[in-house]
Order: sequence, then structure tokens, then C-alpha cells
Amino acid sequence: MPKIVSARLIVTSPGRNFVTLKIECNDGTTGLGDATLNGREMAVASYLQDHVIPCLIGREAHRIEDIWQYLYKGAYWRRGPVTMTAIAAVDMALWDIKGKVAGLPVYQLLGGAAREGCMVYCHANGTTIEDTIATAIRHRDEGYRAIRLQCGVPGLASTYGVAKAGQRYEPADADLPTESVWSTEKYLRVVPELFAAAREALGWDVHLLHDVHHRLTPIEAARLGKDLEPYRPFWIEDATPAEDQDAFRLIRQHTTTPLAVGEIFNSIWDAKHLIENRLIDYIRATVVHAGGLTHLRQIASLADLYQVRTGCHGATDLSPVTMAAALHFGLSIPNFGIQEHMPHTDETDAVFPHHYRFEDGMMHPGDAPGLGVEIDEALAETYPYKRAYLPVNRLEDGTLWSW
Ligand SMILES: O=C(O)C(=O)C[C@H](O)[C@H](O)CO
Ligand SMILES: [Mg+2]
Repeated sequence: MPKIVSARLIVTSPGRNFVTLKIECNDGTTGLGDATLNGREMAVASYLQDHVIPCLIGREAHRIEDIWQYLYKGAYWRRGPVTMTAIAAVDMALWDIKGKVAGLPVYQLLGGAAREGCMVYCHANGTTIEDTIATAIRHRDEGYRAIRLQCGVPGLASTYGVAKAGQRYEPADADLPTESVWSTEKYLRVVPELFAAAREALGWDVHLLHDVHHRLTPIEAARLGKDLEPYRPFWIEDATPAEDQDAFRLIRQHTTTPLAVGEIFNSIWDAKHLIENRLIDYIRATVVHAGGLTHLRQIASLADLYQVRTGCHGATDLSPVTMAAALHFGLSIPNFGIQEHMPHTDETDAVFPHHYRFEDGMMHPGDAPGLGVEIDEALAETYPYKRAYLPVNRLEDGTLWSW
């Protein structure tokens, strides 16, 4: 049985910040786990460095469930994004090690392939409806079967999900948070127009998605859901902040547009009420922020009982280690729905060489033993950490709002 002899953190910023945990065993096997929490990276790094790593040394790497329980129950203080991201990093690294020792890709350890690949959705965004649709057409021609549409809102200087001209979309800004201005009224006018134009241009053979990003009240979200119904969206995401879980009951009373929630959830307890009351259709909790494969498996199993499918978060702040873990997971579970795919920069891909691949609208984790991702530590060292934050949002009168 391999025993853990060392664990260390690699913090690197090849275009954006990533925190990676590398665990090494006495037989020389190593495993990687993603510990990135956008805008709060160093909190997780410290949690791991100061409080988790000392407890790992000498443990049997194959005892994944026991180590998970030890870190969760043993901390006394349970749940929360920092704790659960730290536990997730350890969990991913241990599955990686188990796969490498077994000579099997992680999806085989999780039960084997339940489908040929994981359908992914990409992002099309633009400052205007026309730009957004031009990008969506390009993505459809690249083979994507599902596309998320976000466009600029006339009258607002910037909008969530929309890149600055000529740049890739990356929400975290260096140094201190930028402030953006939000108007629900202006937003609610443009989104139905975007979807009408998209169906006109793209037809009906491609899934269309949209992220509201926590900005609407329940009744406004209900109106958006109704307005989009004629265009059959695959889902609207984070239609209202999910701390208020009964709000989703109100949205449901008004619309059949499917609802996706959960990218900021970190535990099964965040998702239980929404799933058991059939208030959502897709659960977006991820490997990295929801306690690793060990815990996400429990969330997905609960969801499966209620015909809720997965739609895991996959923005660029989730490292290639998480992307690989998500694909092993998605390939193996019965109730996979869709996986978000926002390709990383070339710099990030060079730091994290990987085996996952995109083909014909689907992604596959590859068949390398373990997760199938490595880290080029020498290259990682050339990209030092840079403090960065997500923006904050205010209404036009200055009231602080959800971003
Ligand atoms: O990808 C999505 O659906 C997002 O909402 C992206 C988030 O804003 C981002 O991951 C925050 O770190
Ligand atoms: Mg989102």
C-alpha cells in the first residue's frame, strides 16, 4: 500500500491563478489535485499548507474515503468553500494516485464508461447580438452541440460573460475588484431578442444555454424563463441567488424553462432541498468546489433519484486537473447531463499537459492511468501568483448587487 511521504503546493499564474496540490508516495507515485478558489486562492493554500498537509504524512494513499471523512469530520468546522476546496484537492490527488497504481484511468475506477463521451457546451459572447451569433455559428461549425449565449446589454458599459473587444473572456481582474453597473430592466429586454435571433440563425439542432449569474429576483427570473420558452433553451443558470431556495418554487410555477444551479455550492447540504423538491433540472456543483470526486458522487446519486442531471461548472478558473476529473466523473455516472467547457489559454495548457480531448461536440478524459494530467513545475515557476479578484456589481443608483 503506498504511503504519503510528502504533499506540497504549486501556485502559478499562466494567464490566471491556479493552486495545485501534489501528493507523493513512498513508491514514487504522485497525484495532482486542483485547489483553486477564484479570488481567494491563498486562503485555500494556507488551509492546506498549515492545517491539512501535516495530517496527511504517513497515511495510506488508497484509503480515500477514510481520509475524506478524517478531513471533513476531523476539522470540527464543516463545509464552506475554503474547506471543501481543500478537501477536494486531496481527494482528486488520491484518486489520481489510485488510478496510476492500478494502471487504470479514473473513470474505470468509478464504474467504467456509461457513455461514449461527455457532451460539452462552449461560450459564445459578443458586445452585440450579431457578434454573439457570429461566434456561435463558428462554434457550431467546430462541432459543438451546445452553446451558451451571453451578449452585451445596450446602455451598460460591461456585462457578465462578455469579453472586452478582441480579448478572451476572463472575469478576474488583477489587483483590486473592478466595479460594474447593472440594470435588470435593460438586461431583460435584450436576452429574448438574443435567443430569437439565435434560433433564426442557428436553427433547432443545437442546444442554447444562458447564465443569469444570480442577478434576478424570483419573479423577474420567472418572466425571463417564460419569455425564453418559445426558443427552447437547454437551461437558464443561476436565475436568482440560491441562498433563497424556495424562490425556485416561484420560478417553477411560471415556466417550463429548465433551471440549472450550483456552481457555488460546496456540499450536498446546499443542494438537498432543491433536488428533493424538484426545483432544479441540472446540478452544477463541481469536483473542485464540492469536496472532490468522493463527495460529488454522493450529490449526483441523490440527484439521480429525482431525475436531476449534472451540468458541472467548467470555467477557466477550474484548472485542467479539475477538467480531467470532471470528465472521468461525467463519463461514469448514470445521470450526466452536460459539462461546461471554456478552453484554457495555451500558457495554461502548457503548464498542465493533459490527455483529455474534444471531438464532435463531446469530450473524453483519455485512457492514461489516473486523471491523465501532469504539471510542468519548472514552467509553472515562471508564472508567479498575481492577486486577482472577481468584479463587484452595483445597480445604477449605487446599490451593491450580486455579480
Ligand atoms: O462559467 C460559469 O457559469 C460562471 O458563472 C463562471 C464564474 O463566474 C466563475 O467561474 C467565477 O469564478
Ligand atoms: Mg455560471
